[in-house]
Amino acid sequence: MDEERTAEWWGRRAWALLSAVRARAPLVQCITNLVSMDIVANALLAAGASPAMIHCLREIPDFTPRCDAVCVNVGTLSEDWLPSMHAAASACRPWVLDPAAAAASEFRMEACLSLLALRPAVVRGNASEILALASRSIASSSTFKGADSSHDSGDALEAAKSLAQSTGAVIAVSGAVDYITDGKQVVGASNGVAMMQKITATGCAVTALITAFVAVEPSDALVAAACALAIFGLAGEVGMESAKGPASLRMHLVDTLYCLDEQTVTSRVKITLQS
Ligand SMILES: Nc1ncnc2c1ncn2[C@@H]1O[C@H](COP(=O)(O)OP(=O)(O)O)[C@@H](O)[C@H]1O
Ligand SMILES: Cc1ncsc1CCOP(=O)(O)O
Ligand SMILES: [Mg+2]
Repeated sequence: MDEERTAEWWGRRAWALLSAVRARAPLVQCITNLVSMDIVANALLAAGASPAMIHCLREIPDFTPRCDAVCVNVGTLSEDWLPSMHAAASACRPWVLDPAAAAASEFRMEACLSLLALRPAVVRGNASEILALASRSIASSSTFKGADSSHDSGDALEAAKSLAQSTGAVIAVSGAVDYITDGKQVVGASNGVAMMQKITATGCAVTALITAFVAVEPSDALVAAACALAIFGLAGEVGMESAKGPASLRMHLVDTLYCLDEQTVTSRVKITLQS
């Protein structure tokens, strides 16, 4: 790194990338799960991107090459959708993988591993998902909770580093602290509130936001992913100041993503280089 990456530097980068998303409105194709479609599209719109939930295999040759980036999420995987995911991931656009509930079945694990081989720029999962992917096994935990994590993000840090080294992708593990690594550097983003875990598909939404940030910063996926996670967490923190529970937090989080200003971002983003 040529430049010292202070807390102020990260705050300025996060603001610059959010501003670039707002200015350029990247077109983000989302092949995402049925639970997440609404919050993913609304989070992308609120951040300034253009979401398109298009997953028909026959449309991908025409549509995907015109996108700025692609988000693939296996949360409600079916045999019908997997070829579309492979085709979109192979369309020479920067793309991001969300291995939702990776350890749910052998079929899903195999699907995730086949997608990993198509070189995503970033993989964002919770700790249990990253541990499962790194072990290439569905048997990594006795406390399996499907799409939810049964581990803390720190538990998956070593797994994330080795997965980054073996795949060439930036790996982001979300949780109380989000860890982002390219296998050498590790960055921590500690914005967010625990209540975000009580809203379904916040993980999916932050994966989509990472995709929008990668669309405007394709040459530095580590910085793009860290800034997107911090901005999303900050939207949760500010949203929580007006929320009464998960449903109103969902609304306030989306409103805050739309309203975030330079002063709030540069003073409140919490990203640090861990190693
Ligand atoms: N305990 C926590 N404190 C603060 N933020 C959290 C916490 N747990 C999750 N988050 C945030 O919630 C979002 C979704 O993360 P997570 O719940 O880990 O994903 P998933 O929904 O895929 O399990 C991320 O932005 C993450 O930073
Ligand atoms: C509940 C559920 N079931 C299958 S996908 C899904 C949504 C998971 O979303 P997230 O990983 O963001 O919590
Ligand atoms: Mg998830």
